[in-house]
Amino acid sequence: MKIFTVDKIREADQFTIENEPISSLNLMERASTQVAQWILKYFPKYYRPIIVAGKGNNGGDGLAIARMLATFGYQTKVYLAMGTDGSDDFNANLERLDNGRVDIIEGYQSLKERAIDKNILWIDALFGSGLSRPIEGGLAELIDYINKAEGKKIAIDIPSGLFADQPTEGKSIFQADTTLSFQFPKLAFLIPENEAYVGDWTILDIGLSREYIDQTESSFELTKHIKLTKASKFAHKGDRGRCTIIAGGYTRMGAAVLAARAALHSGIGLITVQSCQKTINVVQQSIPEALILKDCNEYSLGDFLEYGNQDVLVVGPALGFAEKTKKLFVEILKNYKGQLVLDADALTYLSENTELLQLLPKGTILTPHIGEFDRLFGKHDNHFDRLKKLQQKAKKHQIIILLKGKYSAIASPEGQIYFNSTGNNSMAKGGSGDVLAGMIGGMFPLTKNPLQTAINAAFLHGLSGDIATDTYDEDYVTPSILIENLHLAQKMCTQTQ
Ligand SMILES: NC(=O)C1=CN([C@@H]2O[C@H](COP(=O)(O)OP(=O)(O)OC[C@H]3O[C@@H](n4cnc5c(N)ncnc54)[C@H](O)[C@@H]3O)[C@@H](O)[C@H]2O)[C@@H](O)CC1
Ligand SMILES: [K+]
Repeated sequence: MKIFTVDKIREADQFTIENEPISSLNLMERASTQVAQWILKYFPKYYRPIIVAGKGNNGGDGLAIARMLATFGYQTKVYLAMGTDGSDDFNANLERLDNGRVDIIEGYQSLKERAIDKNILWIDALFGSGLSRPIEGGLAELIDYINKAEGKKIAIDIPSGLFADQPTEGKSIFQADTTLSFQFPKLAFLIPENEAYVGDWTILDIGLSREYIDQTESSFELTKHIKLTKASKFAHKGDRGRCTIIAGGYTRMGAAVLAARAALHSGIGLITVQSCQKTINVVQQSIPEALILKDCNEYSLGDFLEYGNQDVLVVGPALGFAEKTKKLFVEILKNYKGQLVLDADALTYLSENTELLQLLPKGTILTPHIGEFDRLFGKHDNHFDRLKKLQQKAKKHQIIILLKGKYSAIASPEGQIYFNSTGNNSMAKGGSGDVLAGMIGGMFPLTKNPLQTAINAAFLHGLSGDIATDTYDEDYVTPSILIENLHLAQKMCTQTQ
Protein backbone atom coordinates (compact mmCIF):
# COMPACT_ATOMS: atom_id res chain seq x y z
CA MET A 1 0.00 0.00 0.00
CA LYS A 2 1.50 3.33 -1.06
CA ILE A 3 1.96 6.15 1.43
CA PHE A 4 1.47 9.50 -0.27
CA THR A 5 2.44 12.98 0.86
CA VAL A 6 -0.30 15.54 1.46
CA ASP A 7 0.40 17.11 -1.96
CA LYS A 8 -0.05 13.78 -3.70
CA ILE A 9 -3.21 13.04 -1.69
CA ARG A 10 -4.63 16.33 -2.88
CA GLU A 11 -3.73 15.39 -6.45
CA ALA A 12 -5.40 12.01 -5.97
CA ASP A 13 -8.57 13.74 -4.72
CA GLN A 14 -8.51 16.11 -7.68
CA PHE A 15 -7.80 13.38 -10.22
CA THR A 16 -10.70 11.34 -8.86
CA ILE A 17 -13.04 14.34 -8.93
CA GLU A 18 -12.15 15.04 -12.58
CA ASN A 19 -11.88 11.53 -13.93
CA GLU A 20 -14.46 9.41 -12.14
CA PRO A 21 -16.07 11.96 -12.31
CA ILE A 22 -17.56 12.84 -8.94
CA SER A 23 -18.21 16.19 -7.30
CA SER A 24 -16.01 17.19 -4.41
CA LEU A 25 -19.12 17.33 -2.21
CA ASN A 26 -20.10 13.78 -3.13
CA LEU A 27 -16.55 12.55 -2.47
CA MET A 28 -16.84 14.10 0.98
CA GLU A 29 -20.19 12.36 1.37
CA ARG A 30 -18.59 9.04 0.46
CA ALA A 31 -15.74 9.56 2.93
CA SER A 32 -18.08 10.62 5.70
CA THR A 33 -20.38 7.65 5.08
CA GLN A 34 -17.42 5.34 5.67
CA VAL A 35 -16.67 7.04 8.98
CA ALA A 36 -20.29 7.06 10.16
CA GLN A 37 -20.70 3.38 9.33
CA TRP A 38 -17.47 2.52 11.13
CA ILE A 39 -18.74 4.33 14.24
CA LEU A 40 -22.10 2.60 13.98
CA LYS A 41 -20.31 -0.74 13.95
CA TYR A 42 -18.08 -0.10 16.97
CA PHE A 43 -19.98 2.33 19.23
CA PRO A 44 -23.36 1.54 20.81
CA LYS A 45 -26.00 4.26 20.76
CA TYR A 46 -25.45 5.25 24.39
CA TYR A 47 -22.37 7.09 23.17
CA ARG A 48 -23.18 10.70 22.40
CA PRO A 49 -21.00 12.14 19.64
CA ILE A 50 -19.73 15.71 19.79
CA ILE A 51 -18.15 16.75 16.53
CA VAL A 52 -15.62 19.54 16.91
CA ALA A 53 -15.46 21.07 13.45
CA GLY A 54 -13.01 23.50 11.88
CA LYS A 55 -13.96 25.37 8.72
CA GLY A 56 -12.04 23.53 6.02
CA ASN A 57 -12.94 20.23 4.38
CA ASN A 58 -12.01 18.28 7.49
CA GLY A 59 -14.70 20.32 9.24
CA GLY A 60 -16.98 19.59 6.27
CA ASP A 61 -16.43 15.87 6.82
CA GLY A 62 -17.30 16.39 10.47
CA LEU A 63 -20.62 18.05 9.63
CA ALA A 64 -21.57 15.31 7.17
CA ILE A 65 -20.65 12.69 9.76
CA ALA A 66 -22.79 14.50 12.35
CA ARG A 67 -25.79 14.43 10.01
CA MET A 68 -25.36 10.72 9.35
CA LEU A 69 -24.85 9.75 12.98
CA ALA A 70 -27.98 11.69 13.94
CA THR A 71 -29.89 9.84 11.23
CA PHE A 72 -28.65 6.55 12.68
CA GLY A 73 -30.14 7.59 16.01
CA TYR A 74 -27.14 8.90 17.96
CA GLN A 75 -27.78 11.96 20.10
CA THR A 76 -25.36 14.17 18.18
CA LYS A 77 -23.96 17.63 18.79
CA VAL A 78 -21.62 19.86 16.83
CA TYR A 79 -19.24 22.52 18.07
CA LEU A 80 -18.27 24.99 15.36
CA ALA A 81 -14.83 25.93 16.62
CA MET A 82 -13.99 28.32 13.76
CA GLY A 83 -17.35 29.84 12.95
CA THR A 84 -20.01 29.28 10.33
CA ASP A 85 -18.27 30.35 7.14
CA GLY A 86 -15.77 27.95 5.65
CA SER A 87 -14.84 26.04 2.50
CA ASP A 88 -17.60 25.46 -0.09
CA ASP A 89 -18.12 21.87 1.01
CA PHE A 90 -18.15 22.91 4.66
CA ASN A 91 -20.81 25.51 3.90
CA ALA A 92 -22.87 23.01 1.92
CA ASN A 93 -22.78 20.51 4.76
CA LEU A 94 -23.64 23.15 7.34
CA GLU A 95 -26.74 23.90 5.32
CA ARG A 96 -27.61 20.20 5.07
CA LEU A 97 -27.23 19.90 8.84
CA ASP A 98 -30.19 22.14 9.38
CA ASN A 99 -32.64 19.30 9.85
CA GLY A 100 -33.39 19.67 13.55
CA ARG A 101 -31.67 16.43 14.49
CA VAL A 102 -28.22 17.84 15.35
CA ASP A 103 -27.71 20.35 18.16
CA ILE A 104 -25.19 23.12 17.72
CA ILE A 105 -23.31 23.79 20.95
CA GLU A 106 -23.16 27.52 21.49
CA GLY A 107 -20.11 28.76 23.36
CA TYR A 108 -17.06 27.18 24.83
CA GLN A 109 -18.50 27.14 28.34
CA SER A 110 -21.32 24.89 27.33
CA LEU A 111 -18.85 22.53 25.60
CA LYS A 112 -16.79 22.36 28.76
CA GLU A 113 -19.72 21.05 30.74
CA ARG A 114 -19.46 17.78 28.80
CA ALA A 115 -15.89 17.11 29.85
CA ILE A 116 -16.73 14.72 32.67
CA ASP A 117 -19.09 12.51 30.68
CA LYS A 118 -17.57 9.10 29.90
CA ASN A 119 -20.08 8.43 27.16
CA ILE A 120 -19.15 11.36 25.00
CA LEU A 121 -17.59 10.40 21.70
CA TRP A 122 -15.35 13.32 20.81
CA ILE A 123 -14.88 13.53 17.06
CA ASP A 124 -12.01 15.70 15.95
CA ALA A 125 -12.77 17.36 12.61
CA LEU A 126 -10.86 20.56 13.30
CA PHE A 127 -7.93 20.21 10.91
CA GLY A 128 -7.00 17.48 8.49
CA SER A 129 -4.29 17.40 5.89
CA GLY A 130 -4.66 21.17 5.36
CA LEU A 131 -2.87 22.04 8.61
CA SER A 132 -0.27 24.64 7.67
CA ARG A 133 1.15 25.75 11.04
CA PRO A 134 1.06 24.74 14.68
CA ILE A 135 -2.26 25.31 16.43
CA GLU A 136 -2.22 28.26 18.82
CA GLY A 137 -4.45 30.46 20.94
CA GLY A 138 -8.06 29.51 21.65
CA LEU A 139 -7.96 26.44 19.39
CA ALA A 140 -4.89 25.13 21.20
CA GLU A 141 -6.72 25.61 24.48
CA LEU A 142 -9.72 23.75 23.05
CA ILE A 143 -7.58 20.78 22.01
CA ASP A 144 -5.79 20.65 25.33
CA TYR A 145 -9.15 20.73 27.04
CA ILE A 146 -10.61 17.85 25.04
CA ASN A 147 -7.44 15.83 25.56
CA LYS A 148 -8.08 15.97 29.29
CA ALA A 149 -11.81 15.26 28.98
CA GLU A 150 -13.42 11.89 29.69
CA GLY A 151 -14.95 9.89 26.87
CA LYS A 152 -13.66 8.25 23.69
CA LYS A 153 -11.81 10.16 21.04
CA ILE A 154 -11.76 9.72 17.29
CA ALA A 155 -9.73 11.81 14.84
CA ILE A 156 -10.98 12.21 11.29
CA ASP A 157 -8.25 11.67 8.69
CA ILE A 158 -5.43 12.80 11.02
CA PRO A 159 -5.36 14.14 14.58
CA SER A 160 -5.61 17.93 14.51
CA GLY A 161 -2.27 19.58 15.05
CA LEU A 162 -0.25 16.72 13.60
CA PHE A 163 1.56 17.23 10.30
CA ALA A 164 1.13 14.29 7.95
CA ASP A 165 4.61 14.12 6.49
CA GLN A 166 6.96 16.24 8.53
CA PRO A 167 7.92 16.60 12.18
CA THR A 168 5.32 18.40 14.30
CA GLU A 169 6.66 21.21 16.41
CA GLY A 170 3.36 22.34 17.91
CA LYS A 171 2.41 21.15 21.36
CA SER A 172 -1.37 21.16 20.96
CA ILE A 173 -2.29 17.99 19.18
CA PHE A 174 -5.50 15.99 19.52
CA GLN A 175 -4.88 12.69 21.30
CA ALA A 176 -7.01 10.12 19.54
CA ASP A 177 -7.91 6.64 20.70
CA THR A 178 -8.56 5.89 17.06
CA THR A 179 -7.72 7.74 13.87
CA LEU A 180 -9.93 7.01 10.88
CA SER A 181 -7.95 8.01 7.85
CA PHE A 182 -8.96 8.23 4.22
CA GLN A 183 -7.50 5.90 1.63
CA PHE A 184 -3.81 6.09 2.63
CA PRO A 185 -1.93 5.87 5.92
CA LYS A 186 -0.04 9.09 6.58
CA LEU A 187 3.69 8.85 7.18
CA ALA A 188 3.11 10.45 10.60
CA PHE A 189 1.25 7.30 11.74
CA LEU A 190 4.44 5.25 11.48
CA ILE A 191 6.57 7.59 13.56
CA PRO A 192 7.19 6.38 17.14
CA GLU A 193 6.89 9.83 18.72
CA ASN A 194 3.34 10.22 17.33
CA GLU A 195 1.92 7.10 18.94
CA ALA A 196 0.17 9.01 21.74
CA TYR A 197 -1.73 11.18 19.21
CA VAL A 198 -2.65 8.72 16.52
CA GLY A 199 -3.77 5.81 18.72
CA ASP A 200 -4.95 2.85 16.68
CA TRP A 201 -5.47 3.80 13.09
CA THR A 202 -7.74 2.43 10.43
CA ILE A 203 -7.75 3.18 6.73
CA LEU A 204 -11.12 3.68 5.12
CA ASP A 205 -11.34 3.11 1.39
CA ILE A 206 -13.07 6.12 -0.16
CA GLY A 207 -12.59 4.95 -3.72
CA LEU A 208 -9.92 7.41 -4.90
CA SER A 209 -8.81 6.72 -8.47
CA ARG A 210 -7.00 3.38 -8.82
CA GLU A 211 -5.45 4.72 -12.01
CA TYR A 212 -3.88 7.65 -10.15
CA ILE A 213 -2.67 5.41 -7.32
CA ASP A 214 -1.10 2.87 -9.69
CA GLN A 215 0.63 5.38 -11.92
CA THR A 216 1.93 7.72 -9.20
CA GLU A 217 5.25 7.02 -7.58
CA SER A 218 5.86 7.30 -3.88
CA SER A 219 9.03 6.79 -1.87
CA PHE A 220 7.11 5.06 0.90
CA GLU A 221 5.09 1.88 0.98
CA LEU A 222 3.48 -0.18 3.70
CA THR A 223 3.79 -3.93 3.10
CA LYS A 224 0.38 -5.49 3.67
CA HIS A 225 1.12 -8.90 2.17
CA ILE A 226 4.02 -10.75 0.64
CA LYS A 227 4.59 -13.42 -1.95
CA LEU A 228 6.93 -16.20 -0.92
CA THR A 229 9.29 -17.71 -3.47
CA LYS A 230 8.94 -21.48 -3.60
CA ALA A 231 11.63 -23.93 -4.61
CA SER A 232 11.10 -25.85 -7.83
CA LYS A 233 9.45 -29.26 -7.54
CA PHE A 234 12.73 -30.77 -8.71
CA ALA A 235 14.79 -28.91 -6.10
CA HIS A 236 17.70 -30.54 -4.31
CA LYS A 237 19.28 -29.20 -1.13
CA GLY A 238 21.77 -27.13 -3.10
CA ASP A 239 18.92 -25.19 -4.76
CA ARG A 240 17.68 -24.12 -1.38
CA GLY A 241 21.11 -22.71 -0.70
CA ARG A 242 23.78 -22.68 1.94
CA CYS A 243 23.96 -20.26 4.83
CA THR A 244 26.65 -19.89 7.48
CA ILE A 245 26.00 -18.20 10.77
CA ILE A 246 29.00 -16.36 12.18
CA ALA A 247 27.77 -15.41 15.62
CA GLY A 248 28.19 -16.04 19.31
CA GLY A 249 31.19 -17.34 21.17
CA TYR A 250 31.80 -18.94 24.51
CA THR A 251 28.80 -18.16 26.84
CA ARG A 252 26.98 -16.45 23.97
CA MET A 253 26.14 -19.31 21.64
CA GLY A 254 22.40 -18.90 22.21
CA ALA A 255 22.40 -16.10 19.64
CA ALA A 256 24.03 -18.33 17.03
CA VAL A 257 21.64 -21.17 17.81
CA LEU A 258 18.59 -18.91 17.49
CA ALA A 259 19.81 -17.48 14.19
CA ALA A 260 20.69 -20.92 12.80
CA ARG A 261 17.37 -22.40 13.88
CA ALA A 262 15.50 -19.49 12.33
CA ALA A 263 17.42 -19.98 9.07
CA LEU A 264 16.66 -23.68 9.16
CA HIS A 265 12.95 -22.99 9.50
CA SER A 266 13.04 -20.43 6.69
CA GLY A 267 13.80 -22.78 3.84
CA ILE A 268 17.58 -23.08 3.78
CA GLY A 269 19.04 -26.24 2.21
CA LEU A 270 22.16 -26.48 4.38
CA ILE A 271 22.86 -24.55 7.54
CA THR A 272 26.37 -24.17 8.91
CA VAL A 273 27.53 -22.55 12.12
CA GLN A 274 31.07 -21.34 12.62
CA SER A 275 31.99 -22.39 16.12
CA CYS A 276 34.94 -22.26 18.52
CA GLN A 277 36.26 -25.50 20.00
CA LYS A 278 34.49 -24.89 23.29
CA THR A 279 31.04 -24.39 21.81
CA ILE A 280 30.76 -27.07 19.16
CA ASN A 281 28.71 -29.29 21.43
CA VAL A 282 26.22 -26.52 22.09
CA VAL A 283 25.48 -26.26 18.38
CA GLN A 284 25.46 -29.96 17.69
CA GLN A 285 23.12 -30.73 20.55
CA SER A 286 20.76 -27.87 19.79
CA ILE A 287 20.57 -28.24 16.02
CA PRO A 288 21.24 -31.71 14.65
CA GLU A 289 20.80 -30.43 11.10
CA ALA A 290 23.68 -27.94 11.43
CA LEU A 291 27.14 -28.46 9.99
CA ILE A 292 30.06 -26.97 11.86
CA LEU A 293 32.81 -24.78 10.48
CA LYS A 294 35.50 -25.27 13.10
CA ASP A 295 37.23 -22.14 14.35
CA CYS A 296 40.55 -22.95 16.02
CA ASN A 297 40.10 -20.28 18.67
CA GLU A 298 38.81 -21.46 22.00
CA TYR A 299 36.44 -18.68 23.10
CA SER A 300 35.92 -16.03 20.42
CA LEU A 301 35.68 -16.51 16.67
CA GLY A 302 38.70 -15.37 14.67
CA ASP A 303 39.43 -17.68 11.72
CA PHE A 304 38.61 -16.72 8.18
CA LEU A 305 37.42 -20.08 6.87
CA GLU A 306 36.28 -21.50 3.57
CA TYR A 307 33.04 -19.67 2.77
CA GLY A 308 33.38 -19.96 -1.00
CA ASN A 309 30.39 -22.26 -1.49
CA GLN A 310 28.11 -20.37 0.89
CA ASP A 311 25.31 -18.29 -0.65
CA VAL A 312 24.95 -16.12 2.41
CA LEU A 313 26.75 -15.29 5.65
CA VAL A 314 24.91 -13.94 8.68
CA VAL A 315 27.48 -12.08 10.74
CA GLY A 316 27.15 -10.39 14.09
CA PRO A 317 24.77 -11.64 16.77
CA ALA A 318 26.65 -11.75 20.11
CA LEU A 319 30.03 -11.99 18.39
CA GLY A 320 31.75 -10.02 21.14
CA PHE A 321 34.56 -7.54 20.78
CA ALA A 322 37.77 -9.56 20.67
CA GLU A 323 40.34 -8.00 18.30
CA LYS A 324 40.62 -11.25 16.34
CA THR A 325 36.87 -11.27 15.76
CA LYS A 326 36.97 -7.72 14.46
CA LYS A 327 39.80 -8.71 12.13
CA LEU A 328 37.79 -11.68 10.90
CA PHE A 329 34.95 -9.28 10.14
CA VAL A 330 37.18 -7.04 8.03
CA GLU A 331 38.52 -10.05 6.15
CA ILE A 332 34.99 -11.14 5.40
CA LEU A 333 34.13 -7.69 4.07
CA LYS A 334 37.22 -7.72 1.87
CA ASN A 335 37.08 -11.25 0.54
CA TYR A 336 33.65 -12.82 0.71
CA LYS A 337 31.74 -12.53 -2.55
CA GLY A 338 28.27 -13.83 -1.61
CA GLN A 339 25.38 -12.16 0.22
CA LEU A 340 26.10 -10.60 3.61
CA VAL A 341 23.64 -10.02 6.44
CA LEU A 342 25.15 -7.86 9.19
CA ASP A 343 23.52 -7.56 12.58
CA ALA A 344 24.23 -6.60 16.19
CA ASP A 345 27.97 -6.57 17.06
CA ALA A 346 28.93 -6.42 13.38
CA LEU A 347 27.05 -3.11 13.27
CA THR A 348 28.98 -1.91 16.30
CA TYR A 349 32.26 -2.72 14.50
CA LEU A 350 31.02 -0.54 11.64
CA SER A 351 30.16 2.33 13.97
CA GLU A 352 33.56 2.07 15.66
CA ASN A 353 35.20 2.38 12.25
CA THR A 354 32.83 3.94 9.73
CA GLU A 355 35.44 3.70 6.97
CA LEU A 356 34.49 0.04 6.82
CA LEU A 357 31.20 1.13 5.28
CA GLN A 358 33.13 1.67 2.04
CA LEU A 359 33.97 -2.04 1.99
CA LEU A 360 30.36 -3.23 2.14
CA PRO A 361 29.55 -5.23 -0.99
CA LYS A 362 26.58 -3.89 -2.97
CA GLY A 363 23.31 -5.33 -1.70
CA THR A 364 24.61 -6.08 1.82
CA ILE A 365 21.75 -6.18 4.31
CA LEU A 366 22.18 -4.32 7.63
CA THR A 367 19.60 -4.87 10.36
CA PRO A 368 20.06 -2.17 13.02
CA HIS A 369 17.57 -1.20 15.69
CA ILE A 370 17.20 2.53 16.30
CA GLY A 371 20.07 2.67 18.84
CA GLU A 372 22.44 0.85 16.49
CA PHE A 373 21.35 3.01 13.56
CA ASP A 374 22.02 6.23 15.46
CA ARG A 375 25.37 4.94 16.65
CA LEU A 376 26.25 4.18 13.06
CA PHE A 377 24.92 7.29 11.33
CA GLY A 378 24.55 9.95 14.04
CA LYS A 379 21.93 10.97 16.60
CA HIS A 380 18.50 12.00 15.35
CA ASP A 381 16.05 14.24 17.17
CA ASN A 382 13.05 12.86 15.34
CA HIS A 383 12.19 9.81 13.31
CA PHE A 384 11.43 11.77 10.12
CA ASP A 385 15.06 12.87 10.03
CA ARG A 386 16.15 9.32 10.77
CA LEU A 387 14.12 8.04 7.82
CA LYS A 388 15.73 10.63 5.55
CA LYS A 389 19.15 9.48 6.69
CA LEU A 390 18.08 5.88 6.16
CA GLN A 391 17.25 6.65 2.53
CA GLN A 392 20.48 8.58 1.99
CA LYS A 393 22.73 5.92 3.48
CA ALA A 394 21.11 3.01 1.67
CA LYS A 395 21.54 4.94 -1.58
CA LYS A 396 25.07 6.10 -0.86
CA HIS A 397 26.41 2.64 0.01
CA GLN A 398 24.07 0.75 -2.35
CA ILE A 399 22.90 -1.48 0.50
CA ILE A 400 19.66 -2.54 2.11
CA ILE A 401 19.07 -1.23 5.61
CA LEU A 402 16.33 -2.79 7.69
CA LEU A 403 15.71 -0.34 10.53
CA LYS A 404 13.91 -2.38 13.18
CA GLY A 405 10.98 -1.03 15.18
CA LYS A 406 7.20 -1.16 15.45
CA TYR A 407 7.03 -0.40 11.73
CA SER A 408 10.40 -1.64 10.59
CA ALA A 409 11.59 0.50 7.69
CA ILE A 410 13.46 -1.25 4.93
CA ALA A 411 15.41 1.07 2.63
CA SER A 412 16.46 -0.03 -0.84
CA PRO A 413 19.61 1.11 -2.66
CA GLU A 414 17.29 3.29 -4.76
CA GLY A 415 16.11 5.08 -1.62
CA GLN A 416 12.66 3.55 -1.50
CA ILE A 417 11.33 2.74 1.99
CA TYR A 418 9.07 -0.24 2.67
CA PHE A 419 7.45 -0.20 6.10
CA ASN A 420 6.50 -3.49 7.65
CA SER A 421 2.96 -3.79 8.96
CA THR A 422 3.16 -6.95 11.08
CA GLY A 423 4.47 -7.54 14.60
CA ASN A 424 3.79 -6.30 18.10
CA ASN A 425 5.62 -5.36 21.26
CA SER A 426 5.92 -8.97 22.42
CA MET A 427 8.88 -9.09 20.06
CA ALA A 428 10.85 -6.37 21.81
CA LYS A 429 13.00 -8.94 23.60
CA GLY A 430 16.60 -10.10 23.48
CA GLY A 431 16.92 -12.74 20.78
CA SER A 432 14.20 -11.53 18.38
CA GLY A 433 16.81 -9.78 16.28
CA ASP A 434 18.92 -12.95 16.08
CA VAL A 435 15.84 -14.75 14.78
CA LEU A 436 15.24 -12.10 12.12
CA ALA A 437 18.88 -12.11 10.96
CA GLY A 438 18.78 -15.91 10.71
CA MET A 439 15.52 -15.81 8.76
CA ILE A 440 17.02 -13.41 6.23
CA GLY A 441 19.95 -15.78 5.80
CA GLY A 442 17.61 -18.74 5.43
CA MET A 443 15.34 -17.04 2.93
CA PHE A 444 17.86 -15.32 0.68
CA PRO A 445 18.95 -18.23 -1.54
CA LEU A 446 15.42 -18.86 -2.79
CA THR A 447 14.61 -15.25 -3.72
CA LYS A 448 18.18 -14.26 -4.63
CA ASN A 449 16.96 -10.70 -4.18
CA PRO A 450 18.25 -9.07 -1.00
CA LEU A 451 15.62 -6.34 -0.84
CA GLN A 452 12.73 -8.75 -1.34
CA THR A 453 14.27 -11.11 1.21
CA ALA A 454 14.48 -8.36 3.84
CA ILE A 455 10.88 -7.30 3.19
CA ASN A 456 9.57 -10.85 3.30
CA ALA A 457 11.58 -11.83 6.38
CA ALA A 458 10.44 -8.76 8.35
CA PHE A 459 6.84 -9.51 7.39
CA LEU A 460 6.99 -13.20 8.37
CA HIS A 461 8.89 -12.44 11.57
CA GLY A 462 6.19 -9.97 12.62
CA LEU A 463 3.38 -12.24 11.54
CA SER A 464 4.85 -15.02 13.62
CA GLY A 465 4.79 -12.64 16.60
CA ASP A 466 1.18 -11.75 15.86
CA ILE A 467 0.24 -15.41 15.72
CA ALA A 468 2.08 -15.99 19.03
CA THR A 469 -0.13 -13.43 20.79
CA ASP A 470 -3.21 -15.46 19.85
CA THR A 471 -1.96 -17.98 22.42
CA TYR A 472 0.42 -16.10 24.70
CA ASP A 473 0.13 -12.80 26.49
CA GLU A 474 2.55 -10.31 24.91
CA ASP A 475 4.79 -10.40 27.97
CA TYR A 476 5.37 -14.13 27.64
CA VAL A 477 6.21 -14.57 23.97
CA THR A 478 9.84 -15.62 23.51
CA PRO A 479 12.08 -15.54 20.43
CA SER A 480 11.99 -19.35 20.33
CA ILE A 481 8.19 -19.18 20.11
CA LEU A 482 8.59 -16.93 17.06
CA ILE A 483 10.56 -19.70 15.37
CA GLU A 484 8.00 -22.33 16.39
CA ASN A 485 5.22 -20.25 14.81
CA LEU A 486 7.04 -19.53 11.59
CA HIS A 487 5.41 -22.41 9.77
CA LEU A 488 1.96 -20.91 10.46
CA ALA A 489 3.04 -17.52 9.17
CA GLN A 490 4.59 -19.11 6.09
CA LYS A 491 1.41 -21.06 5.44
CA MET A 492 -0.71 -17.93 5.68
CA CYS A 493 1.52 -16.18 3.17
CA THR A 494 1.54 -19.17 0.83
CA GLN A 495 -2.23 -19.53 0.93
CA THR A 496 -2.82 -15.89 -0.03
CA GLN A 497 -0.63 -16.19 -3.14
N1 LIG B 1 -10.48 17.08 -1.14
C1 LIG B 1 -11.26 16.04 -1.06
O1 LIG B 1 -11.84 15.69 -2.03
C2 LIG B 1 -11.47 15.34 0.22
C3 LIG B 1 -11.01 15.91 1.40
N2 LIG B 1 -11.33 15.39 2.56
C4 LIG B 1 -11.02 16.07 3.82
O2 LIG B 1 -10.43 17.31 3.59
C5 LIG B 1 -9.36 17.49 4.49
C6 LIG B 1 -8.44 18.53 3.98
O3 LIG B 1 -9.22 19.69 3.90
P1 LIG B 1 -8.63 21.15 3.71
O4 LIG B 1 -7.59 21.13 2.67
O5 LIG B 1 -9.78 22.06 3.55
O6 LIG B 1 -7.87 21.40 5.07
P2 LIG B 1 -8.33 21.40 6.61
O7 LIG B 1 -9.75 21.06 6.75
O8 LIG B 1 -7.34 20.58 7.30
O9 LIG B 1 -8.18 22.93 7.07
C7 LIG B 1 -7.60 23.88 6.31
C8 LIG B 1 -7.99 25.28 6.81
O10 LIG B 1 -7.42 25.54 8.05
C9 LIG B 1 -6.52 26.66 7.97
N3 LIG B 1 -5.41 26.35 8.87
C10 LIG B 1 -4.41 25.47 8.67
N4 LIG B 1 -3.61 25.37 9.77
C11 LIG B 1 -4.16 26.23 10.70
C12 LIG B 1 -3.81 26.57 12.03
N5 LIG B 1 -2.77 26.04 12.66
N6 LIG B 1 -4.57 27.46 12.69
C13 LIG B 1 -5.64 28.01 12.10
N7 LIG B 1 -6.03 27.74 10.82
C14 LIG B 1 -5.28 26.85 10.13
C15 LIG B 1 -6.16 26.76 6.53
O11 LIG B 1 -5.76 28.05 6.19
C16 LIG B 1 -7.47 26.33 5.87
O12 LIG B 1 -8.41 27.40 5.88
C17 LIG B 1 -8.79 16.10 4.63
O13 LIG B 1 -7.99 15.96 5.78
C18 LIG B 1 -10.05 15.29 4.69
O14 LIG B 1 -10.55 15.29 6.01
C19 LIG B 1 -12.26 14.31 2.61
O15 LIG B 1 -13.52 14.89 2.61
C20 LIG B 1 -12.12 13.38 1.46
C21 LIG B 1 -12.21 14.07 0.18
K1 LIG C 1 -8.85 15.87 12.34
